[in-house]
Amino acid sequence: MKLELPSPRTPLKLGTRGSPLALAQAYETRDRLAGAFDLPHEAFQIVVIKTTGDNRAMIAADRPLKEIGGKGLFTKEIEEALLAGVIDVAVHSMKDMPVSQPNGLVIDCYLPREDVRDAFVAPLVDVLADLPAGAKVGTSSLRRKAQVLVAYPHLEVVEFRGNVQTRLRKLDDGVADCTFLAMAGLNRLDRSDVATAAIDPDVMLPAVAQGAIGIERRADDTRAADMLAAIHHASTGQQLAAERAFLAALDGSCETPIAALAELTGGNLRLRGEILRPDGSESLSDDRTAPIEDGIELGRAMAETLLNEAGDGFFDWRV
Ligand SMILES: NCc1[nH]cc(CCC(=O)O)c1CC(=O)O
Repeated sequence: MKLELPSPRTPLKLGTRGSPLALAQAYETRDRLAGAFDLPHEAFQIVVIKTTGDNRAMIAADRPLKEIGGKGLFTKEIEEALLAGVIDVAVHSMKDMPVSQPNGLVIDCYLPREDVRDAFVAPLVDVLADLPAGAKVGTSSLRRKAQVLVAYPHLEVVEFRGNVQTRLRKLDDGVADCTFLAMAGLNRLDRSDVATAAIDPDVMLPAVAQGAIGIERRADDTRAADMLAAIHHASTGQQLAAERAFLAALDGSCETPIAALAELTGGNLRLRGEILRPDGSESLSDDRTAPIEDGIELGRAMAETLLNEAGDGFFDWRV
């Protein structure tokens, strides 16, 4: 059966949030699709969708994100538009995606993964170890907060949100002495210059799916399925399968400090995983390798081992 390609008169509609990073990701997706099918850019339409997470009033001040809605905060309205046929595909930072999709939607297309590391951003020091007691670390990521406090309990972590530009301004204003940003986001915005250093995953294990873009579609949309298959990056998919299986088995949401990174080495998949107490008083981690095709099982097994080690109440709030 011949694939009916989009055209300027019947464009493929790509849904995205409107932040500069989200738009960069949507443009990258459009460019890859246009290149794969030799189509003009006009055969694609980028549709910006406002999500609860983009609502300034909801997100204002220092209200913790977990109070507002947790995972799905940046995806619910986009998935509704996809189900309603307002858009044909949705471009997502996989780091922000819940581990399963609503009925009728699937994600089976990933773009080649960007740098997975976190960036350390500090105007006055080179490394975290150089910050004096009481220095302020600005982050709203529970994972980064717990990881910092495990290693540097003498530092203070303060709530720090907003897009890259906002956070850099807050650093300038002295709201915090340093912050962390995903290298992937900085690279996609062409702002890697703001990184003081990229942190080795052995020092700070990144979030599940960090640096990966996934493209969601309606399960029964064969045109979207065929088009996305042409740009799918298989090894990124294999990494994410293992990391997301680990997260799913931990029942992870953005309210739990969890980190994981899968890497392919030869025919094998190496998975590193970490869970932390939210107050940063304890961290448990694991590092195992298995054949690539067993990645999902590896993720699940690692989660089970860590949960057994952790015991009840490990993720309970004590802060
Ligand atoms: N939670 C927000 C978010 N979601 C994805 C990225 C960065 C890009 C990526 O990891 O793919 C960021 C910002 C950040 O953590 O600095």
